[in-house]
Amino acid sequence: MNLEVNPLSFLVVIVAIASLAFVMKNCKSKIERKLPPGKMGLPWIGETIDFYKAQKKNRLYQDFIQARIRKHGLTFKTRLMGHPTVVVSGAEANKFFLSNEFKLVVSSWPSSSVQLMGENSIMEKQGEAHRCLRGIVATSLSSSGLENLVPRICNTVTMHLERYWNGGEKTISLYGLTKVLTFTIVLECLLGIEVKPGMLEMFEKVLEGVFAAPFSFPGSKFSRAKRARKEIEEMLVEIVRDRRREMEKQEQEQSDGGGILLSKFVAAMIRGEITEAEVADNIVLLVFAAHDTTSFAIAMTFRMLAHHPNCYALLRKEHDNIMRSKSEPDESLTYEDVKQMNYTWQVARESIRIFPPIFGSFRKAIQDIEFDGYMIPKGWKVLWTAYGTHYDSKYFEDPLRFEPGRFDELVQPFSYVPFGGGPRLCAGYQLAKLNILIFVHYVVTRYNWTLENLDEPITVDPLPFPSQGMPIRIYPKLQ
Ligand code: HEM
Repeated sequence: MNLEVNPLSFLVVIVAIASLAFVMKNCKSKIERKLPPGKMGLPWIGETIDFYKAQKKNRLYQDFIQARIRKHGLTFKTRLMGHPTVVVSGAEANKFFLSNEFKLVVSSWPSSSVQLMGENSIMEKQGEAHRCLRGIVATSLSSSGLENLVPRICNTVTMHLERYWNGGEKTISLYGLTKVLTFTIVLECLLGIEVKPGMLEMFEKVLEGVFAAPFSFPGSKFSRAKRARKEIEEMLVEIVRDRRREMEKQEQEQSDGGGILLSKFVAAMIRGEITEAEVADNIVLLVFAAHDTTSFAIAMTFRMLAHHPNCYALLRKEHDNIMRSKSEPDESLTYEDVKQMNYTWQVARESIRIFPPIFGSFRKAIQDIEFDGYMIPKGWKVLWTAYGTHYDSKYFEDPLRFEPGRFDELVQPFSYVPFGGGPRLCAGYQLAKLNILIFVHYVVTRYNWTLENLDEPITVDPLPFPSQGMPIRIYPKLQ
């Protein structure tokens, strides 16, 4: 074998390799130069431990995000749960990432959430399929839909109070009972599905696993949640098939089913627009989306009212006036009455600003994105947060002060984002509003109350909740 090497070819190869290495190094450093500042931490784990530690103390914004904003600016990189992630803050960032859903980013939920909510749920859908499902939900929450919902919600709230709140002076768990109420409102008032004993517990088991590690070993939170999800699915499929049979018998598929969302889903299924699996997954998703969020919003509204007696006096005036306009004390509220509750809605909005039920959420870049002078590579996650604007004095003067009147003025678009924004803006925003306002009305007109612990700590796991269930002492008023 001839091993002799031509010196010229050798030189050419060396020069080619050196040039290639130079170009690659240059390219890499160019990309790295443009990445946002920040620390990626340990391989895979990154800064996840710090993230969870701060979350557990309900100080995720202060200890994790704000601390890094001070070091690196409003846009910084980190690594969370194995994913390179860019955390963004401010109204401009919210607008950019929330409005560019489907174009530059898509929402990105943990694998456990996707498995438990189902891959057919609205949160996993994009484009036309997403628009179709949102359209169905929106028809139940249109202005005529809301008009139909008000008497149904009033009836559910008064029955709930008679069952759990009546019986003289006593202490009850405001948060615990509100969860029972919001569950009943979503299932019975919105969807038209009767709540049967054991259903709430079954759904709660699923919700407990939504953010758990997706490990299916016996006894794990996730495997318990998956078992409960299977039971719920079987129950829902039966309910959906029964409703289909009824509607086909009565040839109701063209009607709106009295505004009941389940009938609208089934009508769309009969028309071939959605499948049975899509109906079941979206019922589970709606319960998940509505349950802890609305209950926490109500709990925080009462907490802020307890802390601010002047605001409470103003709010009660609003409800006393509505009561006075009724000829019978038990007369149900109308949608027009609810529209009069402007100050109450300001109080609720301000409570949700300070205590957002959803911290923020993750998106995934579907292409390389230029933002704020940096490059976010395709495949990276982006975390936007409600706190990033709610706690910034640029958008809300003296942001930690409770000031419902600040909503007399219009707020800058994408600065008040407890319900998100863009194509994935909360689909149940109007239902949450009705639920909160109607519940507050009946409580403040029928009971005097005091909170047992004004400063009850908030636990986050990973959604926030009052750690002791918010014990409230109630004193029924003489009617
Ligand atoms: C105070 C109560 C509530 C809060 C704070 C809240 C908050 C949010 C937020 C922040 C999002 C957007 C998530 C993202 O961009 O990734 C969202 C989406 C959603 N919410 Fe709500 N929500 C509340 C109540 C409800 C209720 C009562 C329902 C329905 C019955 C509901 C149904 C939904 C649905 C279906 C979506 C997904 C929308 C989509 O992907 O197109 N929410 N919610």
